[in-house]
Amino acid sequence: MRTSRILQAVEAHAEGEPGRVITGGMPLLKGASVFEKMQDMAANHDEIRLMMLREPRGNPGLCGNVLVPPCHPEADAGFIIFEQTEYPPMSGSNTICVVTVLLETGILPMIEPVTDLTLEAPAGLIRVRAECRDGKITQVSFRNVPAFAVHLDAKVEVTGLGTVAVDVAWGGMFFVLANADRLGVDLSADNGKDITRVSEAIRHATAEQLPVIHPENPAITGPTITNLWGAPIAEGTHGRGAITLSTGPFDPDRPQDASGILDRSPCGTGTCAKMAVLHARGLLAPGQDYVNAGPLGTTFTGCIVEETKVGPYPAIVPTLSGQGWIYGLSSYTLDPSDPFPAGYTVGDMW
Ligand SMILES: O=C(O)[C@H]1NCC[C@@H]1O
Repeated sequence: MRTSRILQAVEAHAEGEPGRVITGGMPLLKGASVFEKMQDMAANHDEIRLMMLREPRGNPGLCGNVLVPPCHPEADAGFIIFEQTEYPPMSGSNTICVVTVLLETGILPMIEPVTDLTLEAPAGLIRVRAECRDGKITQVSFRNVPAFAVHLDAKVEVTGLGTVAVDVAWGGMFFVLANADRLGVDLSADNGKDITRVSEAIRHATAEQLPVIHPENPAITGPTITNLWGAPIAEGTHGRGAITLSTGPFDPDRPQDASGILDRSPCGTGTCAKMAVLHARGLLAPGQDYVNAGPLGTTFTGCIVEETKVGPYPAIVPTLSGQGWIYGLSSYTLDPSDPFPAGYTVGDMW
């Protein structure tokens, strides 16, 4: 067999959202922090992201992670997150996948009943507590980076929808959030195509009309992802969300062709952004659990553990809990004569 690259990966999902974790075969990434290593991967090795996420090795719903040596002295491991159109500084489902892989495959020691560890994500240090029994993690909880709302009830003009009221908030990624009921969008998973089309139009309009920059890191801009939220329907939950990740560029002249994909989980950073918005409106207090359901009915539980400030914005420090499962061990190769070293996309499913 001829191959110019061999990447080892552990396939995992968190509450339904897949997060492939690359455990071996990566080139050395340079940088004095995991954020800088992420920038090095984006600038010099982006073909690995494309090769992993696109066909024939990937699919529109897939996210990925690379394990890297941490730079911060307090961190046990570092990880870079990569998605279809961006390298998010932080991600809830991907953090849970990474922790599950690190402990359940023995890369880091699992201590039962509780393993505490610290990860260095591009967004900063993430303190993690994993509840473990008989070699299996039964719950991952982590303290996220501070979340904050930048715009509440701002108006954007969206092609085909008219004036839409949106919130823009950071939960580890920059989200535009909108009330699905007010838009007349049914949040059930069967309506996924409509949800992603509407979400992509709102995201594109908001990024143009209300661009945001993280006050502590001007390299982080947005919004890049959409959270259409609705009232809870399942007992024991406090809200539900359908989060749309972009899978390609948005053409404002052809909004009907918008390509996006639903997060299969309730989205960890999206849950934290929603909690920041609720807190800013006086609707969620520290110590109160916020159980958020996603399109498969699975949940993430958030809780505000601290109030703080980020730049000029009042902010919250949220914890987030959920569970992950490993479903495969893979090796990916690249024949040097393969005409698609960075994979491909085809308009029927992308
Ligand atoms: O849980 C999250 O935060 C994420 N899931 C996929 C998109 C986001 O990174």
